[in-house]
Formats: sequence, C-alpha cells, structure tokens
Amino acid sequence: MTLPFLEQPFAEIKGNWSSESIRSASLVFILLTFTLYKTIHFTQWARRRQQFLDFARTNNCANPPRITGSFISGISHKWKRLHQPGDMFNDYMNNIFHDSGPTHAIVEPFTGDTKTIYTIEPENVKTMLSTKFSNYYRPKTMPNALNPVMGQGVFTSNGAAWSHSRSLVRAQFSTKRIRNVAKLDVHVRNIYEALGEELEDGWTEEQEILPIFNRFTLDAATEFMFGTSAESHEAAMREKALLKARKEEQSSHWSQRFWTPLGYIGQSGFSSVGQAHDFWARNSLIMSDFGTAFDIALDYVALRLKLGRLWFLADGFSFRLACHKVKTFADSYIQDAAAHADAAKATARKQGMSKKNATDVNGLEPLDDRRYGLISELIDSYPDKVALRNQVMQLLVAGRDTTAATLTWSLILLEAHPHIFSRLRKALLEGFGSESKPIAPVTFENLRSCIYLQWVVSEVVRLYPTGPLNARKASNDTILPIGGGPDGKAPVAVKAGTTVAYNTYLMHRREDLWGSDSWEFRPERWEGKKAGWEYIPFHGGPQTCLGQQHALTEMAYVLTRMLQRYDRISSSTRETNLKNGIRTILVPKHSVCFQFRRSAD
Ligand code: HEM
Repeated sequence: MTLPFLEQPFAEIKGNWSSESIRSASLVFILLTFTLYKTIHFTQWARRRQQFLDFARTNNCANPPRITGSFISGISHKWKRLHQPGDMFNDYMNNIFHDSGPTHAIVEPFTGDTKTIYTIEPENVKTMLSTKFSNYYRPKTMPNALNPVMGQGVFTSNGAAWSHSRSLVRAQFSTKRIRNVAKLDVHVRNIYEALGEELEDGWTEEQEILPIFNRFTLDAATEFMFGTSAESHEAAMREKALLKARKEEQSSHWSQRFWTPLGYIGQSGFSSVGQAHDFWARNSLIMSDFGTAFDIALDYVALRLKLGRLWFLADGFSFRLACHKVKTFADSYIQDAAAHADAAKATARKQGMSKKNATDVNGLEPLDDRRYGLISELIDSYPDKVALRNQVMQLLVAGRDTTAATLTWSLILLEAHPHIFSRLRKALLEGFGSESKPIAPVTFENLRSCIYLQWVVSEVVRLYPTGPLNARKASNDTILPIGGGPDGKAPVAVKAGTTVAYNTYLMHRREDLWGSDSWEFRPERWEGKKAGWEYIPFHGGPQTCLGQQHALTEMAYVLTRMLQRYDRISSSTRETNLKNGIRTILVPKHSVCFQFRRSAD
C-alpha cells in the first residue's frame, strides 16, 4: 500500500501544510494548551478549596450570611457608594448591615468563593488588628494611589519595611514635643484672621470652616515637621485680597459694561481670555502655594483610592504638577536641614564634643536647635533623602485632613446642641477664663485635666471617625472569632488573599454596644466609660495611629481658644450629611459655613 502524500511532490505537501492544515493544527494546539491551562488551574483551585474547607471544618467555622456579588453588581455597588442619593454610611451601608448582620460576606456568583468579608464586630477587629496582626496586611491600593506624591513610608508599607519606618518615626512623637502647645498660638491667631473682623453686632461674617481648618492643620504640621510653616494661611489671605482687588477693578472699569458678539470686553480682554487668565493664574498659584498643590494632589489620591484597581485612570497634568510642587517644597527644607546637620557635625568634631552639646561659631546657639523640626531628628537615620521626604509627606497626609475634618465636625455638633456648647464653654471658662480675662494658661496638662472637653472630643470622633471604613487582607488562611452560622456566633474561616473590611463608623453607632441613643451626640456617655475594641477612631494594635495624642491635643487646644473668644456659633448649613465622594475621609457633604459671636466677657 502506498501512502498518497508520499507520492506528492514536496512543494505540494508544503503548500497543503502552509494553508488550512497549519491553521487547524495551530487552532487545535491553542485549544489544547488553553484546556490544559484551565484544567491545571481548576485542579489547583479545587485542591486549594478543599484544603480551605478542611481548615474551616477543623476549626469549627461556619459561613457568615452571604451576598452574591458579580462583576456587574460590584460596579453597581461602587457606583451606589459614590452616587447614591442618601448618605453612603447612614443609609446605604447601614441597610446592608441591618439586612445581612454584623458580619457578612460578598461571594463570587459561580464559584461561591468569598471576595470580601464586612464586619462591625469588635472581637473580629481586635483579632485582625492585634491578636492575629501578623495574619493580615494592608492592601496595595494605598501605595498605588499615593506613589506619585510620596512613595513608600510608614502609612503604606507592610512587614519589615513598615516596622523599620514605624520605629524611626515613633520616636519623634514624644510627649515633650506634643506638650509644646504654645507653638500653636500663631496658627490659632491665623484662624481668627481668616474668620475676619466682627461686625457691629459682634458676629463675624459667614465663612466656610473646613478650608480654614485645613490651612491651620497644614501650617501647624509643616512647622512640626520642617520647623517652618508652609504659610498656606498667608497665601490664602493674599489670594483673597487679590481676588477682591480684581473684582473691584473689574466692576469699576467702563469696558465691563459693553457686550460684543464675541462676549464682553473685560479687563483682560474677551471673557474667554479672562478664563484662560484664571486658569494660568491658578496654575501659577500651584507653583507658588504649597497648600493648593497639596490639596490637588490629595484629591487625586482619594480618587485613585476610590477607583481601586483602575487607580491609574486618575492622573494628568495638574496632578503631576501638584506632586512636583509638593516634593520640591519638602526637598528644599530637607536640603537645608541636611546642610545644617553636616555643619553641626563638623563643628562638633572641631569642638571635640557631641553634636547635641556643640554650639555655633559665636558659642551662643546650640547647633542641634531643632530649628528644622522633625526632619532634623530623622536626618541621620535616612541617608537617602527621597526616603526621608516620603516618610515626612506620609505624616503630613496622615495628620492634616483628619484633624481638620474632626474640628469641623466638632463645631457642627456643638452648634446643633446648644446645651452641650454651653456646658463645654462653662467648663472651659472655669478652667482657663475667657480670652480677655484668662485665669490659667492653656497648657497640655490643663487641657488634659478638663474632663468635659475630653468627653466632647471623644464623642466627636466616635460619631465621625475620619477613617470610617478600613480593610486588611489575609496573608494566610486564618480565623475571625465571630460572625458565622445562623446565630452569628461561630468562627469564620478567612482564606488567604480575602479582604476583610471593617466599618468603624457603623461599629461606633451599634445600639447593642452603645445604647439606644448611640446615634446621638452625648458626651456624658463617657463618664466612667473605658472603651474597648468597639471604639477605634485611631485604629488599634501595632499599627495604631502615631499621631493620636498630637491630634487630640491640637483639637482640644483649638476648641478651647475658640470658645474662650466666641460665646455663640451659628451655621447656615443645616444639612450636614456625610460626604465620602472625592475624599476618602469623612467630611461634611455640603460646605459648612459658620459665624462666631465675639464674647463680651
Ligand atoms: C483626628 C485625627 C486623626 C485620626 C482620626 C487618625 C486616624 C488614624 C487611623 C484610623 C489610622 C490607621 C490607618 C491604617 O493603618 O489603616 C492612623 C494611622 C496613622 N496615623 Fe493617624 N489619625 C489622626 C491624626 C494623625 C496625625 C495628626 C498624625 C501625625 C502627625 C497621624 C499619623 C498617623 C500615622 C503615622 C499612622 C500609621 C501608623 C502605622 O501604620 O504604624 N495621625 N491614623
């Protein structure tokens, strides 16, 4: 028997192979490879699943209530979180917890694998953040979002890199530094200036309060870190004066009254030219004002956090320009501090003593005079100046908006509860006197001993923790102690790679933990109360907030000084819903404007 193809000339065979047969063979090959890949993938998945089920069974775990979430429903969930009409926390998330229980899981539609576990159980939070801390890590969304502004640092790292960063930074948050509240005086005066002169009736004009507090915290924090304030208050005052002058100039100019088919002729030409002028004026402001640049950078960061895996979509010229400005600002201070440290070391060597005891050439000033703030302390530990800049920028991000937003919430709550405002003011006047008749200095110790003030601040951060929703990922198969089974009492197995999200905002408002008035602002609830893991405004465990005492002291100081000066506050914005849109921290939904009445006493 002869095989027909053997008799064919080679060229003919080649011709056959190079056309359809090659194509079909390639297709078969691709299909086989794909099937093989999928089979291996499936086998691994099935084996891993069985391993996890065995782990869950051995540890007597049970599933929490499960909500099926598909890709589409995931997008719709994200969309609702950003755009739903009510409050994201009060309405949308609260309803989910109400319907599905204090611990529930979002699962994949076909495989039934858990994607995310949501919990508001203090026991679970304690396990993740403290007792089984090493079984969890920070998700990578944070470093991705923050990278263009500040790279790696204590706030975004995990494992050894985090513990190294934390140990270096922690040393700088000494009580000695925090006690120095007198340094805040100049910044509080800036708040008064921003609120403006009182009118004849004693009331200041209406002002949006959050930007004023944002500038206060930025200026105070930059002074703490760099030894020199970013002077964002001064920049804002200059901008305000400029805008006022421009407005006056424009309204008095004859050309403003003439309209042409191309628009009206204004001071800077046609209106469109005027807009272009505004654009460039704003961008040149970015170049000159650290505060504006910092704001723009953080808005982008927040958007990147919101976008999750699509973080890279939030980018652009403004963002990069703002990042550049922010970094240049920090670098200039770091360079100065580094040069100073080098000079100090050289002089100390000449004088034959330690850097701490060496003096300048005139023998007057100590060289290690901390005039460069926290960076002068960190400079020796960070030979890499970019790493130092990253670290310091992370502290700025961690501390600025959080403290400013909490101060704003404090005023909103005090204004809405006049009896609490009066009780607080009375306590402060008894402790410190009024602004014109002080009886005791506003010191760290005095602030701490004003119990009602402490209760007010604790209650504000209970109701409005600025980090309302947080998450960790499991690094290996592990267990949450509670939330599984029909009664929610069984342990819950968590597979490696699963996200566990904890909703601090709603945990702080659980009626079974805080009483039937848990949604109310009642500082008196803190009388004799020692909160446990049901209260974590500053996080807890090894990664607890490093700036907690710093922030609490700063907030207590500002509230005290403001209530010594003003005896009434009034807000024109009644609707103070939550906003978790562009910024990830909890800020009021509508810009809240306040007026303050200067006290006569
Ligand atoms: C009301 C004000 C503040 C609140 C509510 C607050 C809250 C928090 C929370 C919830 C975390 C945990 C974040 C996480 O790991 O997922 C945290 C961490 C941190 N906070 Fe604060 N914070 C405030 C002010 C500050 C200030 C003023 C600073 C510094 C100047 C600061 C520095 C830090 C740092 C460095 C961490 C990271 C700690 C670590 O990972 O080891 N915070 N803060």
